[in-house]
Amino acid sequence: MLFRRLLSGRNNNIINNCIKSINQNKSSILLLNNKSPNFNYNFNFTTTTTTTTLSRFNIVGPNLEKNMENKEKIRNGLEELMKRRFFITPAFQIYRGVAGLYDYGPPGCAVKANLINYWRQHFVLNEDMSEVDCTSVTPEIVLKTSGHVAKFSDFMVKDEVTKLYFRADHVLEGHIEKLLLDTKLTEDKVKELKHVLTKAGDYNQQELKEALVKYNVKAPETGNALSDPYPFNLMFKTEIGPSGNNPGYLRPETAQGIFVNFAKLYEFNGKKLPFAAAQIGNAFRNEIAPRSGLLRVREFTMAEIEHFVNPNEKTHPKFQEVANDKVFLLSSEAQDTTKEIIETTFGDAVSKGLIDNETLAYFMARTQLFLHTVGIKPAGLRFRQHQRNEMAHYAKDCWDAEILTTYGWIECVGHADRSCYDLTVHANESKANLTVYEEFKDGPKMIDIAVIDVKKQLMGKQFKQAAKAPMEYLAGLKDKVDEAMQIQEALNTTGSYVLNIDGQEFTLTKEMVTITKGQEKKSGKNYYPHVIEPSFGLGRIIYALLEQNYWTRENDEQRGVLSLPAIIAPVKASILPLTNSEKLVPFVAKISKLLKEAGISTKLDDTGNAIGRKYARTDEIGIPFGITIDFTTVEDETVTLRERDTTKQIRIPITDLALTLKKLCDNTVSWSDVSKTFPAYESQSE
Ligand SMILES: Nc1ncnc2c1ncn2[C@@H]1O[C@H](COP(=O)(O)OP(=O)(O)OP(=O)(O)O)[C@@H](O)[C@H]1O
Repeated sequence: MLFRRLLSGRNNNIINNCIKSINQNKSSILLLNNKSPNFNYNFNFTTTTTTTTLSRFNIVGPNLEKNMENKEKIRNGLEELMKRRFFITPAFQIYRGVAGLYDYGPPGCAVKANLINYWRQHFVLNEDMSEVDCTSVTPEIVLKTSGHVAKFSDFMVKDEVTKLYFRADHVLEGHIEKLLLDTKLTEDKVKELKHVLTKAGDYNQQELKEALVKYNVKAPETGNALSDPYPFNLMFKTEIGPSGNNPGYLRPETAQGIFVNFAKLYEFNGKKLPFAAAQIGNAFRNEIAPRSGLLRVREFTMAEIEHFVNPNEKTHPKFQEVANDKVFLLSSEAQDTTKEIIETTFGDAVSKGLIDNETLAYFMARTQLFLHTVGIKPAGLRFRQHQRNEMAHYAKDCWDAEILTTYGWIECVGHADRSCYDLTVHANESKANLTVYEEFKDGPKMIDIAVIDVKKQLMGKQFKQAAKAPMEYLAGLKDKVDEAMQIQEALNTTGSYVLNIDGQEFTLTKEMVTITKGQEKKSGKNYYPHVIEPSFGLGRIIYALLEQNYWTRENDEQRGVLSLPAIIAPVKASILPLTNSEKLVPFVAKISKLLKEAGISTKLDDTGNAIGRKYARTDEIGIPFGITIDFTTVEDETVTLRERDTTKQIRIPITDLALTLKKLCDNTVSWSDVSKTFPAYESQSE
């Protein structure tokens, strides 16, 4: 993909210069700038080859295309590294672990903390969001109202012999993928199977059942018969308190905590729209078949934003800042037809109606910038639009940020325009006022209202003590003119209307209630805001960015390198005394103190290992800079500073070290700038 981009006409000059430079056996750093700051590709071309065939260039650093050609090798290498260097480990491993539960070890934990810190800076701070921290234990009423109790399920099938459970759509997909390997299939059959493959995740229970029968799907590995698919709710249920009367769940997402606090957040934000609330915290999903390491687990950290807007004003004041940013989009229509990913700009996508509105597009652009900054390669990121049958009925438009990994394109961030669904259902259930009030811009107006004339005596006689509920309901229809007039229409035509309140039915007659249209002078109106929700799964992003930044050097295929950007790297600099000599010890303490004071995290390796081995060990956990203290340090108080990806070194005075590293880590200077300021150091140790 990257090479295809390089070879597209507009870059020919750059490529020719680069080829010339390589042929002259000089190193060259190529910076492709697609005008947008989001599309900077930095490639370091080394001098080891003079071939003019681009595909044979030796690129220093991770290479997405190469990784995709060596999926097994990359995945196994990285997963082995993650375990060996304690990025993550199966939780409770000494008790044989539990599928879908992982603990983060020190480097994994540091990467996660850096990701969260940067997320806060990029979203909460830069976009003036209000952060909240709500509980994980959630009473049943909240998740019943949101629809999770009834609908947050996947379809499951059971191996009838081993009694092992599988996700029905995954088993079907796996089977179809195998069928597709048959080279003798007709074109039509291939088309049909590919269609099933794209739709399986959205099939309802009946469609899944039919497909499993049609394609004669059996249990993976055993080949045993499978049960019919049936729904399995993914929430972990619990009891709150000892009474047994108060069921609750561990939250499956953090969003509900924001919705139930909406009125307070609205007040906190000066009763003005738009505003956004954010929350970072753990979510729990009892996945049927957790798999692929961090990609599908049962407990994971989410970072979610709920941006509340006026439904009629979904423009965004900062949209112009991102309108020219390029983006790869896979539209809903393309998924059904060409499957083509288009490269466009956010501005074009909104003006052509591909992305529903500016606010949704603005957040997609901010997500893209966030992901690029933390290390996701532009060519390995796309946005896929949900198809109509994939979206909740209330959602207006949804786009998933999908990241390319050796497991395929993985959804890592959902972006949904959820309309006013959540606030409306919680307001209806709790009776809390979750609307906003807005004054009319051009002064008071006459507004349509429903005038409801209720014969209380008749109601009381008919419904006895329960009469309060329908009376309150009808009184609440004053501003819901359409709904109120529909009731009157039914009363006019059939003489009665059945009101359903919390499952209890009340048959109203035309003698009990008369509704007419009236008008009232008002200086403003109440309405439910719409909400635009970017929802990040941090574990998936961490896995994807580790994988996209993992590579091995040609001279050491056994050891991996993690080329994490400094902002995400678990530690910023390693301190590496050349030997165990007593003479070097004071310098270790001095440098360590200096860097700590400057807020730069360090990792000391004072083992007796050879320096080359020490470098390899720090490369593996992604430390971007290595400081070597040697015997010249004792003489002139200079050290060598090594850059992880190129392995180039400079000689730098200790007094310049902290500031230089700080600037390198903040990205305010580049390694090539630093190399011009300080003399190169030739090391034989790599
Ligand atoms: N089981 C899981 N393990 C790890 N991350 C998850 C899991 N489920 C969801 N996520 C993350 O949370 C984000 C938002 O959750 P959302 O409810 O939109 O996911 P989803 O559509 O249910 O995901 P999927 O279809 O893959 O199950 C996802 O984009 C993903 O990054």
